[in-house]
Amino acid sequence: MRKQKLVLVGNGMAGIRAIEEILKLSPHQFDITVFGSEPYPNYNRIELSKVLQGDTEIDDITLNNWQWYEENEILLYPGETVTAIDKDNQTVFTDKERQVDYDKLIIATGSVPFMLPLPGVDKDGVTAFRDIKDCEQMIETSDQYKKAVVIGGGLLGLEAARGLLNLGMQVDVVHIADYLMERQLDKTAGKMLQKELENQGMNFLLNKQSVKITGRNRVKGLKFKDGGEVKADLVVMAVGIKPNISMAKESGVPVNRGIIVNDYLETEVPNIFAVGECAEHREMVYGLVAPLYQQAQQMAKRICNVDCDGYKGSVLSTQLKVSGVDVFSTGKIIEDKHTKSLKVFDEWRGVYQKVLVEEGKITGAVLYGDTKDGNRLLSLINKGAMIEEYTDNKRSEETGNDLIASMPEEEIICGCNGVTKGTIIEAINNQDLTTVEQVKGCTNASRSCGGCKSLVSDLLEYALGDQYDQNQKESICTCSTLSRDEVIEEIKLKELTHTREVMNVLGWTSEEGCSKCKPALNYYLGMLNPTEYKDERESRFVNERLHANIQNNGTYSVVPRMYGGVTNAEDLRRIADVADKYEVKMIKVTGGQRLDLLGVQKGDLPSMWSELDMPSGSAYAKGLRTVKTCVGADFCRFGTQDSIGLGVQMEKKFEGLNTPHKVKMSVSACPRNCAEGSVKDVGVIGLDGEFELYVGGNGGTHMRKAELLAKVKTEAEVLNTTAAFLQYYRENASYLERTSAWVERVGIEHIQNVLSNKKTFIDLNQRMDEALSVVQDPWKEAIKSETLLRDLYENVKVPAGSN
Ligand SMILES: Cc1cc2nc3c(=O)[nH]c(=O)nc-3n(C[C@H](O)[C@H](O)[C@H](O)COP(=O)(O)OP(=O)(O)OC[C@H]3O[C@@H](n4cnc5c(N)ncnc54)[C@H](O)[C@@H]3O)c2cc1C
Ligand SMILES: NC(=O)c1ccc[n+]([C@@H]2O[C@H](COP(=O)([O-])OP(=O)(O)OC[C@H]3O[C@@H](n4cnc5c(N)ncnc54)[C@H](O)[C@@H]3O)[C@@H](O)[C@H]2O)c1
Ligand code: SF4
Ligand code: FES
Repeated sequence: MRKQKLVLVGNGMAGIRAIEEILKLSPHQFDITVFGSEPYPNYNRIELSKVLQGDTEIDDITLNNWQWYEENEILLYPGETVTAIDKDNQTVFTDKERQVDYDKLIIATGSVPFMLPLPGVDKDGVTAFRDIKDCEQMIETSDQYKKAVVIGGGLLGLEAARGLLNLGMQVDVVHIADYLMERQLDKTAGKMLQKELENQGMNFLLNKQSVKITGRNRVKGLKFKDGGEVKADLVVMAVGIKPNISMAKESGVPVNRGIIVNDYLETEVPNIFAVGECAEHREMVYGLVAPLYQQAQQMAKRICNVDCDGYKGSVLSTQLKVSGVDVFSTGKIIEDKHTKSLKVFDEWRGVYQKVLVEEGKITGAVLYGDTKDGNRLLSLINKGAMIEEYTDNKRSEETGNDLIASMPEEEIICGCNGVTKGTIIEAINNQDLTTVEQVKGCTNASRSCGGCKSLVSDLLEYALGDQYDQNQKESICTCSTLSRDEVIEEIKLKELTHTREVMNVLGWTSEEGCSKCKPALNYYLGMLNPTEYKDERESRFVNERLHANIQNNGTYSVVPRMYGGVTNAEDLRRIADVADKYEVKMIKVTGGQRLDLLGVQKGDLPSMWSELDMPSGSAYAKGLRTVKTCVGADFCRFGTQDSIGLGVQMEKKFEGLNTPHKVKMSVSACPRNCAEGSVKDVGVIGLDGEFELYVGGNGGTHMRKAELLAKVKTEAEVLNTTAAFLQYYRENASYLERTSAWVERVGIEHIQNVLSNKKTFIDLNQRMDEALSVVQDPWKEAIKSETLLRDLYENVKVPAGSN
């Protein structure tokens, strides 16, 4: 039977949750195509606040990685926007001139941030806080500038302000109302919150209406209606959001504030559904994930023809994600003539709790300082409970096991994902779960804002008793309870030789493993036994499998190796000829001093490599990328060493090496450091008669200055010390851990101590030589293999990739 074509517009949190639900209900019913304007796989937008606050990294907030799309045979077009729907012919059109037919269409285009239409809003340094790009812009700005102004004292504005403080900026929060978070709190809680945030270093300007952003090209300040003004190097607008409905509206799908849907998330147009922040249900639009996930679940059932009650609307609850502040609100928050309230105000402990009651039933709550009762109140409101059910059973003093024991089975533990105590306990018991990560994998609890993590941990302790290790090691992924170190020990001890064997012997909960453990195990096995192990190509991320980076339009890039950034006329001529022949869209000089041929079709890759006849630059690899060099002693009047010669030697020695994450190196011939060694994994600086070796630098989102590892006299010592350092990193870092994070974690003194032991140093070098002895050029290997050419470059369906 022909599969039905399901198209999703919007690769965000609600849309992809709906796809997950559909795959659970009916894994083979649809051919699924997803369009997403952002050039990433689906990520946890909520955690952008944590990225800004420095608690996590952009690389770690992916919810469904490229491999997930591939494994589920989902055709993803990242960085591609749907511009119109032809609802009569059931077709969508995109900004890349693509046209795709559908049997069912889901619109999940989310929201756009509301930007106040102030004069000067288009100046440099004015941003919203909605996506990865905004987050990166704020982090970059904080490197150069000091003074930030956040407009909007709501959830988003306060979380942004906390992040900017953590990034070392001074922060003013400009708010239009006379107290903070007036949409979620009452005045008492709002004022308590303000006091706490002032103690943390925020400055508030309340009752302020902004009228103008000043400055020439870049923002300099913000003016108010009352004549006042503040200085600003960065202005962040966090004054609310608007459903993103323009494309739907222009295509004739009926809209009001959002795209109008019924209880089954159907629009008025046959076969078109809408879900998430762009949808309007019973005159409500939502801006939190909990209701959107409830919608996604009901819509998935409808699409898969499974009986369902439909979506009936949601009671909202919010929590602010700022450390040191406990604030919760749900349902109705302000008293009126129909309500009575139950209040506790303990100024000494900084606790305020208000529960609103209407005709004996609980209808809302605001909690500050002690929010333990939050989820319980939400559950009580949801079931229409009378106030006595709450007051007869107060549990403010209970903590840990007592608190968990007193909770009824149906109490919600994870508000974002609607997961109850009963569901979690059942999963722990039936599936032998022992870690928070595993509970997350099985039930979704703690997968969104993470606010319920400590409760999930309490539940594990309650269910497992002494068996539960609170300071639990981080397991390699949700398929196993073993940590990275334990897995490596077991591989050595039991002499395991391939990923499937590891999974079988070590009792993986999933037969196939997942996209987190598969590439990690493949790396560890290759690292432990380089000469015997046969690399499992299918376990690698798709860019590494194809030896080319996928771009946001589904084409690929080709980067040939140019040792030390040096090229010659003959190579350049060949590159130019190949670029002409294959109609390369752009040739770009990269930051690593080589040429990137962009816009290549997958089927053209092997013949281009063959005609270029140059080694792969491994621009896609978890391995050595480049060795950047300065011009050095031969040409520069400051140069003291042959930086180019040494850089070429280093690149020739380490090319093709597999490492836990990408490795970038550089060599400069004097302390002016033109090759930027301070932000490289290994940065060599030539001095008169010696070299300094710096390690653990990073110039990306999480900037880290490299630290001095050693001073050595000769080029041979540079090569051996680099080899010992890299081998030690290969053997001890977790897969996907950059040297910057690893050096930070283990400490430079520790690495210096290890390398100072002569025997260890020699052994590390020997093991490195062994690893390098089996390196082959991947492009040449691919061109020679008929199977690879057929399987990888013609038959692969999914245009998805990973860096
Ligand atoms: C910093 C921050 C913190 C947050 N914290 C919380 C929190 O703690 N708790 C909570 O519940 N919620 C929080 N939220 C809100 C939550 O992230 C959103 O409610 C949720 O992401 C909305 O999901 P969605 O799928 O509707 O929209 P989105 O996640 O925005 O996804 C929509 C996607 O569609 C894409 N798109 C739009 N138009 C097109 C088109 N024409 N073609 C192709 N693609 C298109 C967009 O680029 C976007 O990637 C937070 C939001 C932010 C920004
Ligand atoms: N922890 C969380 O749950 C969380 C965190 C971040 C974002 N979000 C969600 O993201 C979305 C956006 O958040 P938000 O805080 O921008 O929206 P919001 O609507 O909740 O708050 C916007 C705030 O900006 C203020 N404001 C409006 N106009 C203003 C002006 N001209 N000058 C100064 N202040 C002004 C409003 O009074 C309001 O308090 C919301 O849906 C929110 O729920 C949730
Ligand atoms: S690092 Fe020193 S030697 Fe190298 S180019 Fe710069 S100034 Fe010249
Ligand atoms: S409450 Fe947000 S992830 Fe559980």
